[in-house]
Amino acid sequence: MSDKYSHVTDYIRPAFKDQSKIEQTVAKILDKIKNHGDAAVQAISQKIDQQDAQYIDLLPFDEYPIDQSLKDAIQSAHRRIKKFCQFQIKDLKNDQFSDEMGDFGFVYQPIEHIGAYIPGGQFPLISTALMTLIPAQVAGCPVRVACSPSDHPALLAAASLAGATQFLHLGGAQAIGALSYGYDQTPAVNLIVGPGNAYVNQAKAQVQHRTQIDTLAGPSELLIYGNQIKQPEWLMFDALAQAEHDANAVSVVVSETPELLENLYDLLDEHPKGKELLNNDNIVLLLADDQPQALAFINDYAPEHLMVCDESMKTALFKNYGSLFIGENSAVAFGDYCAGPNHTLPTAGAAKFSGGLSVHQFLKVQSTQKINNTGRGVLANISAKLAAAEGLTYHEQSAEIRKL
Ligand SMILES: NC(=O)c1ccc[n+]([C@@H]2O[C@H](COP(=O)([O-])OP(=O)(O)OC[C@H]3O[C@@H](n4cnc5c(N)ncnc54)[C@H](O)[C@@H]3O)[C@@H](O)[C@H]2O)c1
Ligand SMILES: [Zn+2]
Repeated sequence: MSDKYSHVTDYIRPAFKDQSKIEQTVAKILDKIKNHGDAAVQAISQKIDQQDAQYIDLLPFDEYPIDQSLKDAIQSAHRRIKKFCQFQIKDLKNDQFSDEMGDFGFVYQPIEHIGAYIPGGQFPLISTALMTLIPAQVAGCPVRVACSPSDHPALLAAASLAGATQFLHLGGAQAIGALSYGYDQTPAVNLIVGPGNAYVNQAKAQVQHRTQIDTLAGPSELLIYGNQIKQPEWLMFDALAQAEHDANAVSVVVSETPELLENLYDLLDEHPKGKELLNNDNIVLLLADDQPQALAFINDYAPEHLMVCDESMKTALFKNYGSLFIGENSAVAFGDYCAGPNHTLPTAGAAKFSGGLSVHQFLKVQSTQKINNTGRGVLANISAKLAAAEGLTYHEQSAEIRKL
């Protein structure tokens, strides 16, 4: 085996290393907020980020003092993300059927209070303001609280354009705690969405018993699968791009072609950042013996972003990924900003049970029933029998009393 790559069977994803220190730190932060409320939020924000937790009044988008070309880019991204959101729910409609027992249906109802976390510790993620707030607005959620440790004017402008109804300048696990327990003028929200670093992600995991979350969207991941690559340099930058998000971010390349891995290694090794990321295992090159072994590894790894550059591989065979990028044109960076589909995606294997953020997550599906006189008679007989068998006396009587 070359020292330029490892074998898929030897690789362990770093997120599965011990997280207990972060878990404890976050548990303490959330506990303080639960017990001491707003004062704790302020004290923790001061201690960790040396900043006051405070509301920022959003201006109309056009009034932000940012470059016109950046404004245009934000607006173009906004249009594409909104178009995809509207497409996602174009066939969703409330519906009901009637039979001899009555009318039965379901309705989609937007969640009333939502919180959108917009990362800003290392980089102000302007794009995340769009990705989290646009679907909430398209879903029709009336209260949309944006929360970020960044007050970068372009991030504020994006939050304004995407329809935040309130902006709280606050980051980290304490922001998730403030959204979940409520803070000052912000009532406890019912749903928290948005990505974040290991602390933010852990806080979302820990408030799940009281607040719905979108998905565990932690430090970024990319898995590139390919064998006959036309533009290795493009892929090198894709690997660099996702690995630059965070010290815990990982880009993995899987191939059955040793020459391709060696070629990519050499390209990365000549690049100063590439060399550093290779040395720190933020970029990892992995060899598989054959296609079935590569596929088994990828499905088990369940990457956040999966980029497939191999036309001989049927994409339907991939079962677990947050978002799929097909072919070398499909840069993950396009998905990060403006292709349209959401960039808030499951990491650390959460793609096994969850997709990325979508408009659907801002909606509840509620059911309705209106029983007619015939239904009353028939359903009373069935219900009374079942209630009697369960020993639930008043359920039985509630049914019995309605018998015809
Ligand atoms: N999965 C996805 O969909 C997705 C999308 C975009 C970004 N991301 C990830 O979002 C993350 C953004 O991270 P970030 O750090 O730039 O911003 P962030 O806003 O997520 O986190 C910054 C906050 O972390 C807290 N923090 C930092 N160090 C701490 C410590 N030692 N103890 C307690 N709290 C601490 C601070 O309060 C700070 O405000 C990256 O990991 C990136 O990969 C994920
Ligand atoms: Zn990215």
